[in-house]
Amino acid sequence: MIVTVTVNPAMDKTAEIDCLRPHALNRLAGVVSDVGGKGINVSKTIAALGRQSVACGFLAGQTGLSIGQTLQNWPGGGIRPDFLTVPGETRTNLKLVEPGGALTELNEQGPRLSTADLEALARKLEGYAAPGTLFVLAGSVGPGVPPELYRDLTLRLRQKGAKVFVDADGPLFARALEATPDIIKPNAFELGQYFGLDHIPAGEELIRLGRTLAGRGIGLVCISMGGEGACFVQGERVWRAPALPVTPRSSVGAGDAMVAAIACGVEEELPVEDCLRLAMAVSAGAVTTRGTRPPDRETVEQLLPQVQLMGPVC
Ligand SMILES: Nc1ncnc2c1ncn2[C@@H]1O[C@H](COP(=O)(O)OP(=O)(O)OP(=O)(O)O)[C@@H](O)[C@H]1O
Ligand SMILES: O=P(O)(O)OC[C@@]1(O)O[C@H](CO)[C@@H](O)[C@@H]1O
Repeated sequence: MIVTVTVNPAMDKTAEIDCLRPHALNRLAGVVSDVGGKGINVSKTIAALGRQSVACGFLAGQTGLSIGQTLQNWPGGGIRPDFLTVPGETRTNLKLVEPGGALTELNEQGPRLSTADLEALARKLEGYAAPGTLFVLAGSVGPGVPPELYRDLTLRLRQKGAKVFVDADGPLFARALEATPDIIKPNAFELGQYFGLDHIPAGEELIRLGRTLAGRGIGLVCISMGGEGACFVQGERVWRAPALPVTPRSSVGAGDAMVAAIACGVEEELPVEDCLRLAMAVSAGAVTTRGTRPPDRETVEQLLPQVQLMGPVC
């Protein structure tokens, strides 16, 4: 069973804009709204791949209600929403896409959560935790939430035999690594930030950093590099894959699509290289859709044979 956790969901509004001008009036076209937040996007993609997940986290106010209903009635089923309701209003995030794909994201903070809310979530998740459960802890956590949240959840859930996949950034990511999650998916920027670099790592440096994390016991380190592709490290083995040549429409959620594909592959116990190929095809497919919509299975099937997975290098 896959359980996605979105502590800070969002209604994503994606708009097209000719050229973003700061400090000026900008007019938007082609606005689409999608239920989102990283864990929810992972659930959406898992459903698109024909599999099931439970989606947990917090929802608030009218926006939260609308997200909950949308997930409940997700076309084809595939998502079982099990959210806690909290006071306030779930955020709305604005994504501005310029021709050629340049992206500006304006993300709200989201509702404030109490210690009691977080404990209620931990207990709910513990109810699902067992060997065979894979938790995906993804995205920011909102104001007032200690950066130790993912670390503490990882420790509690792994104690019950579950696996944990973390996709986060900043202190939340750094603290989560203290609990040695089973799988992580930083992008290259987040990886550089974690290691205190003043630049975005690439090439041999990126591989060395990935190996450092794998050497600490993280089972699979997936490093995404946007249009440059991805690098994967498992133990001593390293794979690289260039991004597939797709026509980008919105890259928002491409990382979540990659997380979803790997989660599905792990749940299905696919050989690791099949998981990585699926990750490349599904994430490229996500780039071709509007907003944070997942790719359909046909698109993924078409992209899969084009994936060039290089490695493993030991
Ligand atoms: N322009 C692109 N063309 C083809 N594939 C892409 C492109 N951008 C992203 N991808 C695919 O999606 C994967 C994840 O992208 P990216 O590194 O941007 O994730 P991310 O930073 O976690 O994004 P997000 O947080 O919006 O989900 C890449 O490794 C690649 O496989
Ligand atoms: O503010 P966070 O939680 O870091 O990211 C939230 C978010 O940008 O991530 C998803 C894309 O990955 C969007 O659906 C959502 O708006």
